[in-house]
Amino acid sequence: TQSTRPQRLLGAVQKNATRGDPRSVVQAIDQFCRQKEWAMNVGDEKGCILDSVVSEVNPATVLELGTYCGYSTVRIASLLPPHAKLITLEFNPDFAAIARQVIAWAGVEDKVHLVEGASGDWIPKMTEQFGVKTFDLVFLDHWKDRYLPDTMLMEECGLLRKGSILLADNVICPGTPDYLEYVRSSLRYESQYFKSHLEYTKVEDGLEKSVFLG
Ligand SMILES: O=C(NC/C=C/[C@H]1O[C@@H](n2ccc(=O)cc2)[C@H](O)[C@@H]1O)c1cc([N+](=O)[O-])cc(O)c1O
Ligand SMILES: [Mg+2]
Repeated sequence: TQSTRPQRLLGAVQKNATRGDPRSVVQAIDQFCRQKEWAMNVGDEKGCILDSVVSEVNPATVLELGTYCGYSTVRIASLLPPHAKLITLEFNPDFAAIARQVIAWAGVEDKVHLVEGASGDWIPKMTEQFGVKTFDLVFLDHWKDRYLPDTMLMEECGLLRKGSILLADNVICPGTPDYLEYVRSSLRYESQYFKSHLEYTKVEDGLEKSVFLG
């Protein structure tokens, strides 16, 4: 039977990365995606911007929307202070199964809670299920038409506090026009665009960093 791309990506990690070394896992995935098969990871160029935002925020609580194979999960988790928690939501059980193994290979499972299901269902349950009051950082990288409704839902559920940071992937390609319009025009956000390129290509893309003003 045919393997899937996520299965082949996991194989590349297990073949080329060192157990317990998150940077080698990130490097192995980037090499696989550049040399063998493109995959929708945030990638190494936008990944460096992600790293700098995570390091600057130094978050105790992080929400990632869209785990996929766990590439950005590993990048973020490897930069978190001790006792910090990263909750990552994944809708597709096959992707979740691969991501769990990538996260384990990197040795960051203690900082990561991978939850399977839809963001719209889980965001309202964050406090009761995980004891999270607010998120210091949210990384949006799931279905592009969910960025705006889920941001409004996080506001409604009181999951954002004055100073919470939203970092959104793909605001140019594939694009999230309604989300971009919202965070750039709302008086409740201070937004900044970090120009970059679509992972592993020369196509323009970028990350939008938005501070919730409360
Ligand atoms: O489409 C893109 N991303 C959609 C990601 C979706 C991921 O989020 C999960 N999810 C998790 C929770 C949910 O509630 C819903 C989905 C899905 O199961 C999937 O794992 C994309 C596309 C390109 N591209 O060049 O085409 C480049 C990118 O960087 C991208 O991120
Ligand atoms: Mg993306």
